[in-house]
Amino acid sequence: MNAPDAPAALELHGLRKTFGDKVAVDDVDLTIPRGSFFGLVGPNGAGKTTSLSMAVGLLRPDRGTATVLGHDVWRDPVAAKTVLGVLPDAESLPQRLTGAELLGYLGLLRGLDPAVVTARSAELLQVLDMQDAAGRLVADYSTGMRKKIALAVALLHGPDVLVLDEPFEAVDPVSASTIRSILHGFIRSGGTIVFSSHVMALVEQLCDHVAVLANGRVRSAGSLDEVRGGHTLDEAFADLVGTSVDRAELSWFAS
Ligand SMILES: Nc1ncnc2c1ncn2[C@@H]1O[C@H](COP(=O)(O)OP(=O)(O)OP(=O)(O)O)[C@@H](O)[C@H]1O
Repeated sequence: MNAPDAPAALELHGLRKTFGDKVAVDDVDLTIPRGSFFGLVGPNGAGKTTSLSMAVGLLRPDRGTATVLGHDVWRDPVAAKTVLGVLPDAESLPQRLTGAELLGYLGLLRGLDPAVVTARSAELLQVLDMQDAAGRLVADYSTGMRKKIALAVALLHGPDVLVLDEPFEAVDPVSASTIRSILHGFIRSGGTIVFSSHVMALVEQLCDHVAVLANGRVRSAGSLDEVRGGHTLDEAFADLVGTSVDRAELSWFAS
């Protein structure tokens, strides 16, 4: 699929991050091939968000490197960020702008032609079924609406690589289906997607590559079939992470 010497879509090498005594990400190496739909899974606190934040240049690692299509995100941030589309944390979006204003402002900040910004914003708002909310303040959006406008922000400049931390969290089933279609279209057009999720069925349905992270380390990574090893992703996940999923009981329920 990829030319042998073409850089990977995303290459993480020896990434490490500590917060005080806590090692959040511990020597993470990951190669995300071009054109892949890559799922990142792991228990709560595994280090997914921290890894993805370092991968896109939002959080400086203690050590290690991250390159996007061959551009180092710290040494060559403008080139890296031009080809990257990142789902912003919905809470960090400017709250006192309307959805339409937000897209207009960020599009111009990206250096896009105003006519292109207008056309793309209108199309994104329409496809994401947000036309009625376009004139309302982001502060008044529901959690799912913020997630959708954040996705529009990630897509607006036409990136080559999308990095999405839990893009389906809090969105309704119809919107989730719309987002799946948009992401499939992005892959068909030659783009690469890496996204984190806790929903194994979704990852199995969408992804061709997966990595399982636990305690800040990569437990397994490769094609979906390699990681599953003949089981469901749920089973492989429980095996790799070493947790029992069906034994949680509260003592006072029995009395
Ligand atoms: N800013 C921070 N300060 C202190 N500790 C942090 C900070 N950010 C993350 N951590 C810790 O680092 C570890 C990894 O957190 P991270 O958010 O990357 O996990 P995650 O896999 O995304 O979890 P979840 O699935 O619950 O979203 C956790 O133990 C978390 O408490």
